[in-house]
Amino acid sequence: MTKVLITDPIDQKGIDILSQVAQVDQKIGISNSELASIIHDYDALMIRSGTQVTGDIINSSKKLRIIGRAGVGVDNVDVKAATQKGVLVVNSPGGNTIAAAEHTIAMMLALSRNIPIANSSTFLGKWERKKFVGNELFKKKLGVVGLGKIGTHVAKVANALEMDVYGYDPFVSSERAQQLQVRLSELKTLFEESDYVTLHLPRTSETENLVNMKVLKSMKKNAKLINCARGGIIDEEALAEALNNSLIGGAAIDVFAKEPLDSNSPLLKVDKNLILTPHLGASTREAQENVAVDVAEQIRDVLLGLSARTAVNIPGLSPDIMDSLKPHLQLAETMGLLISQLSGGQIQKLEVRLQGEFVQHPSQPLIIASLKGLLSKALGDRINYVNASLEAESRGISVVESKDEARPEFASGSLQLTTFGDNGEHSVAGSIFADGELRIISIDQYPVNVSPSRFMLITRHRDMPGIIGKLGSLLGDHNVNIASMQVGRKIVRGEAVMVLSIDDPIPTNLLESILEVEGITSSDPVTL
Ligand SMILES: NC(=O)C1=CN([C@@H]2O[C@H](COP(=O)(O)OP(=O)(O)OC[C@H]3O[C@@H](n4cnc5c(N)ncnc54)[C@H](O)[C@@H]3O)[C@@H](O)[C@H]2O)C=CC1
Ligand SMILES: O=C(O)CCC(=O)C(=O)O
Repeated sequence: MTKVLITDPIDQKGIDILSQVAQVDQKIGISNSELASIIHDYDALMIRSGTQVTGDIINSSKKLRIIGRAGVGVDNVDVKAATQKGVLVVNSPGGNTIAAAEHTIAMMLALSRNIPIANSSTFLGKWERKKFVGNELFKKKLGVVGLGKIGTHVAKVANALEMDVYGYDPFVSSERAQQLQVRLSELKTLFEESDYVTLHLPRTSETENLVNMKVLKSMKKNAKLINCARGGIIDEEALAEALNNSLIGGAAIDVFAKEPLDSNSPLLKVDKNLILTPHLGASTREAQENVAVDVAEQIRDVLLGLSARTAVNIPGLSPDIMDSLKPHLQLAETMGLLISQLSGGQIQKLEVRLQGEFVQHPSQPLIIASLKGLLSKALGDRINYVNASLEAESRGISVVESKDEARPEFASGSLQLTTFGDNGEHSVAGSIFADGELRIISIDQYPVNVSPSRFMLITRHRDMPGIIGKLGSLLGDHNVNIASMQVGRKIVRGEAVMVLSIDDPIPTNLLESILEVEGITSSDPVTL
């Protein structure tokens, strides 16, 4: 029975989708050690930001295929460990954009008009109208750090509020900024000159403590800082100090370096102009339904053997590409598997050459499929599209890609894999014929034309009379049935390659006898 584990609160619509294909267990708030002790039983794990999916948890899994993060940030998942283990990680990149952007705007307005503190005061029976005079957003300078999906929507709403919107994002072009009506600015200037600064970037080693004491000191005395992105981007000690000493005008923070917020946090000791919310950016009914459905559909699809829409750890393999490249991926994987058996020994380099029509396709998926095939004899079902590149890299296999648009020998073009390793250089080329059939069109540069079959035997020999007959009799004596035979040679009576498709695997003692036949120099059984 396929089993899915949910460890954070997920909208019922997502649970209903998963229940169609699996047994769904909900263990909300489970500890890390408990999770590590039960994860071996599950095919899929669905979380929000409350669960830390550590390397230990991932490595304790036995049949886990997918981790679904119902939200954007995957910083609570050890994606590298998941990739190494071949576990797919998916998220919902757009499901909570509006919710997070609206929470940011709400924070800006609440901060500007003292709403939380005025509310508490009024409930205490006070009527402090003078004390809570605020300021307008109209015509104020807003600095948006990170112009992705959320930053962009914040900019759009801020423009509607007639704020002057500035932005910093190293990956956004000036044309795009112009479309968004955002003036690009240097980060330093943005902090120095903005009345409001809002953060909408991921937490990475580069962005950690991006907002530190030096930056806070550079801001205007009445500037306000909003963080609805990720904890750890702001140095919380420094922020508390800056607020306590009125170095800035206020802050509104939704996300923290450690969540739930530690009771010792210096932020809890700040008594002015600070609004804290418990990571509520995505907490709207609409967003929770969006992300739950988005991620549950992807988990369901992957459990049914289909591909995921937004996988975090298989770049370049969207479902559209997977569908349109199906035969090409199958060819690349088959050729990778074939060449690994032809090469034997350690491989140091794989060259992937696309020719003719193949050049039109993205090469990355074909490389991943070739690597999957290449490593699958060694790693069995531990290798998949998720971890193929990483496994190759960790084995010291470098990949070189080349493209050749010249008129191909075969109308549909070809893919050629060449390995360089302990046993020298080997190559296999393949193509896809009009009927969609996969063909191997050369082996070690000898032209052949064979359909890959489950069992094959590839021999190298001197082209001379009698060899084919002797090999045929030897196989017959061992009850190995030959389905087809092809000889590829470059010159008459020179070196040649023989490719046999056989119905049964070759017994080991038969291989030794084959190598005793005069003229045969190598004999490689292949199982595809
Ligand atoms: N508080 C909450 O509940 C929620 C928080 N988030 C968080 O909000 C953040 C933004 O989310 P999205 O807009 O959906 O992501 P996104 O991926 O669409 O945008 C992130 C942007 O940050 C930019 N960026 C990366 N490094 C940068 C740097 N050093 N300086 C400036 N910009 C940089 C990227 O180029 C990108 O444009 C993420 O950290 C996400 O986890 C998202 C949803 C809800
Ligand atoms: O799951 C949540 O509520 C948090 C959402 C979030 O932080 C994200 O999507 O990155």
